[in-house]
Amino acid sequence: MSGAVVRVESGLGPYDVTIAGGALAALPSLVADASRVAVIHPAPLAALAERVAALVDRPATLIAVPDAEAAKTPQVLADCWDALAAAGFTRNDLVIGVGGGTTTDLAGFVAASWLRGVGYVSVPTSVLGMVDAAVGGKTGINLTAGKNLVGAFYEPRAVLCDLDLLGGLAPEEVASGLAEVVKCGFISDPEILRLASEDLADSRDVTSDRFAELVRRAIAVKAGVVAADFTEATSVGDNVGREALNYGHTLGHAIEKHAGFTWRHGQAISVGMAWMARVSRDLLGLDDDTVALHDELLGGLGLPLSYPAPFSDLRPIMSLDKKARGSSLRLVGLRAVGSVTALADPDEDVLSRSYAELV
Ligand SMILES: NC(=O)c1ccc[n+]([C@@H]2O[C@H](COP(=O)([O-])OP(=O)(O)OC[C@H]3O[C@@H](n4cnc5c(N)ncnc54)[C@H](O)[C@@H]3O)[C@@H](O)[C@H]2O)c1
Ligand SMILES: O=C(O)C(=O)C[C@@H](O)[C@H](O)[C@H](O)COP(=O)(O)O
Ligand SMILES: [Zn+2]
Repeated sequence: MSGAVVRVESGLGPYDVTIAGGALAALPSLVADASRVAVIHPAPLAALAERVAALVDRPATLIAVPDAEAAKTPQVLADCWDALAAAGFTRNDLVIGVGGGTTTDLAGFVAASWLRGVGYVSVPTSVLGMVDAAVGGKTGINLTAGKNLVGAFYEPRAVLCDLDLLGGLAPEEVASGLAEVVKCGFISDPEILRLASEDLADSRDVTSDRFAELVRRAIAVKAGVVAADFTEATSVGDNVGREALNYGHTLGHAIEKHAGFTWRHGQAISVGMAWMARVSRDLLGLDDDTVALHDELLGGLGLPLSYPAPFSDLRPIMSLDKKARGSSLRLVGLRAVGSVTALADPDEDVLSRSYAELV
């Protein structure tokens, strides 16, 4: 198994994110101290969950949850707790989350909340899960009122990104994950933007070296940001801290809620980034070339640049964003590639005009 390891130095203690074909083989050594495990997985990945259970060679409770955003609900969370209770899960047992970002968000929160915290290993199986959701310790669920409104900062003891698992992933899911990779490029790592621009098709090929390098670089960006501000505590005034990772998400999350959680996360934040680029141009002096690069990269990767609803439908939803303070909206804006700042109480005309520009 050749590949890369990114160490995350934050929160509860350092842990490694392994990125390699065959990374799953490391799982038994990571659960060696657990009496038993629970494998939380979406129904379509039942065969993989059984493979994981066989690999760990100890009593395993398989917990199948609904696919995609339908997993991130209070009811499914309670169902998982019931399954752990029925299995008599104790403090030396361990939860393994196997699936896309929705599953790892849920499974991480199950691990964080059961007995106030049991061991957790994350096995993300989507591009988005690998480059973002499984790394950095944000876990949680949605409410009808909005995205990720309940959750905890809780870290895994390890993250295994087995690139061999991505072979059956739909192309739209690959593109969705790449939206977060492109985000990392704009907020921190211009080399990501160069690599992706150089060959968009190769960037979407999950077997290519370029793809593996994009994944590694995005994880490294995330690891660096969360090491400096694990709980988003330094996000005050213009200082964004961890909120940098939320670039494009204020509008993106509003779109997800407006669409009844039927839009993919990466698609929604793609529109959110295209919009924020324009807002940043008008309010922070972001140059036209960087705005155009948003459209070229995101559009070129097959991601949407607009959403079919008026801004007036989305604006009230945006006020529920976690970055808001009281009645003030706070956006994450870009002065230039790698230079991120908070935008408090932005000019409302600019927000709606920028949205109207999206086609
Ligand atoms: N915690 C965080 O920091 C963080 C970061 C980014 C996104 N997120 C959350 O992650 C979620 C999105 O994650 P996602 O895009 O992975 O969505 P997802 O979990 O819904 O997975 C997308 C689809 O791909 C399928 N799938 C997953 N792995 C597969 C595989 N190996 N082969 C075939 N099909 C596979 C899933 O079953 C699902 O249908 C959102 O809820 C978002 O809010 C969290
Ligand atoms: O890890 C973070 O911090 C992020 O903001 C990463 C985002 O890509 C991710 O979508 C996250 O779930 C958003 O968190 P939220 O706090 O805005 O709900
Ligand atoms: Zn995101």
